[in-house]
Amino acid sequence: MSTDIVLKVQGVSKRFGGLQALSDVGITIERGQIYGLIGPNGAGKTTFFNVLTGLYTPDSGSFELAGKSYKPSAVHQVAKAGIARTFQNIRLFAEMTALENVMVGRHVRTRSGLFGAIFRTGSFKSEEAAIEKRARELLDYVGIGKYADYKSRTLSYGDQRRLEIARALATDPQLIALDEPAAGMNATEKVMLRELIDRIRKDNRTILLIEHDVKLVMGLCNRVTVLDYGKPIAEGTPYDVQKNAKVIEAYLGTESH
Ligand SMILES: Nc1ncnc2c1ncn2[C@@H]1O[C@H](COP(=O)(O)OP(=O)(O)OP(=O)(O)O)[C@@H](O)[C@H]1O
Repeated sequence: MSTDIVLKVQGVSKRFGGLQALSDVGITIERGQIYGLIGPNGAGKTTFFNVLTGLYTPDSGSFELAGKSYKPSAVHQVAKAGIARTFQNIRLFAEMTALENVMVGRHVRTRSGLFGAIFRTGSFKSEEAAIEKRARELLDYVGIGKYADYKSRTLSYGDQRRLEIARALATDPQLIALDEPAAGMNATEKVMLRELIDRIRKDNRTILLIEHDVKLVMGLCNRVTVLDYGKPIAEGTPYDVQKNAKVIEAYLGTESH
């Protein structure tokens, strides 16, 4: 039986002027895994996410999602291909309700799409009811159903992060990429986040996680890649990686960890 590989990325390099932000980075993620991308500040984690999701054009690299090659050249194409992401700095539509934010995510998968949404075509209206129902289910799923009609800016920080996750799930992605989901959360919020990510995985989703909270990464991830100065220095189970001499040196060598 062949393994079900959701994401296979090979040989990604990206240079900003004189800085080699990524050098020959590759990862392979199997369906149902939580895959961690870790490393000290400035290691290239966010750059890798940005390349993967079409925000930055890589200098080199090959990309396969669920067996099909894709070109991460535009954000909406990547979303359509099946990767949904959240951001380190929350990016919600502040003046829209929680429900509307999730519904926007869902429109990636509808037939009438954005055109229909603007001109309120017939097919748009019938789709709309189904989308709203699904969006409400997703808000319940991430635990913020009672805030459906609140403007997203009025939600607590932790709840806004959950909302971002609901919006990502709304696109029915092959892969969900979470960029530091625990950033700025208190201990209780982190426990709840951990439960949520675990639940998403149990529902047979595949997750790529960048996270500074090493405890969260070690507790959740099946496999981990460690980047340092844009290069992969270790790959394996969290248990193996944390014993790796290069990893220990990379972390001890930076003030911030
Ligand atoms: N748009 C850009 N232009 C120029 N340099 C950039 C750009 N984006 C990132 N860099 C540089 O690339 C390197 C990698 O940064 P990146 O943000 O990917 O690291 P990171 O591992 O995500 O760090 P952190 O944990 O602090 O978020 C850094 O030296 C950063 O200054």
